Amino acid sequence: MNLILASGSPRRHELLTRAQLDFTVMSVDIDETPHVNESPKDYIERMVASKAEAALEQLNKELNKKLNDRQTDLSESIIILTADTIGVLADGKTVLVKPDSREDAYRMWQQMSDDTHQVWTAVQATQVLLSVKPSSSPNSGRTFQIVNQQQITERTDVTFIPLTEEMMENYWDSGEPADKAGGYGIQGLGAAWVSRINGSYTNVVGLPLAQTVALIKNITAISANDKA
Ligand SMILES: Cc1cn([C@H]2C[C@H](O)[C@@H](COP(=O)(O)OP(=O)(O)OP(=O)(O)O)O2)c(=O)[nH]c1=O
Repeated sequence: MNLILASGSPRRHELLTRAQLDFTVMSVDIDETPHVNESPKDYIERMVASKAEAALEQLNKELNKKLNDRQTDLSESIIILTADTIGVLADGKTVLVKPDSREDAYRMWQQMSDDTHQVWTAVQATQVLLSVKPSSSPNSGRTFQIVNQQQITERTDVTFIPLTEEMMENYWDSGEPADKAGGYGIQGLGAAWVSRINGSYTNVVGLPLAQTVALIKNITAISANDKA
């Protein structure tokens, strides 16, 4: 099985390594702005699908280059893994992404202080196959095309202790919050703010590991059955 983790998140790389699977990493860049009134579930499902599309586009560019260079080490079948993590306030509606400033982080933390919020991660496994498009079609030649895709969504409830102004100032100054959904890292200094969690810990860090491994196994089994 050829597995690509299409994610720039060092936490996801580290977590997937712990599953003892062979994989390569590709970084994708997409617009992650939530739509107005978009539900948390719709948002993360859209994000993992967009990340997979961006990865497929990048894969096809690399394929073209390899074909031009007459390289023959081409994989026929690849599974692309994409993930997206958000915080959701107790109202079940307000989505918390990465803070874009100190003020934005304070605004989120004030709403999370002394309360329970949710962390949701969606994971998509996308199977792509090297296919030949007929010469009559506009983009004839060999391209990777999606043959199968599956998503899972996991939710964990996280309770914060009451946060003071001083705690927020110190935490922002540590540099840890900026690249994390909800502006904290449970695996880092943010752990000191968490009094309780209910659900998967790895889900909060960005990749629900047991469920992701099951997803990969499932899509791999389907592709093996398709070939039989
Ligand atoms: C809540 C929480 C989030 N996070 C991280 C996980 C994700 O990396 C990040 C949420 O942003 P994402 O957009 O899900 O991921 P990303 O931009 O880091 O990586 P990519 O899109 O390339 O896959 O927040 C933690 O590391 N610890 C935490 O406790």
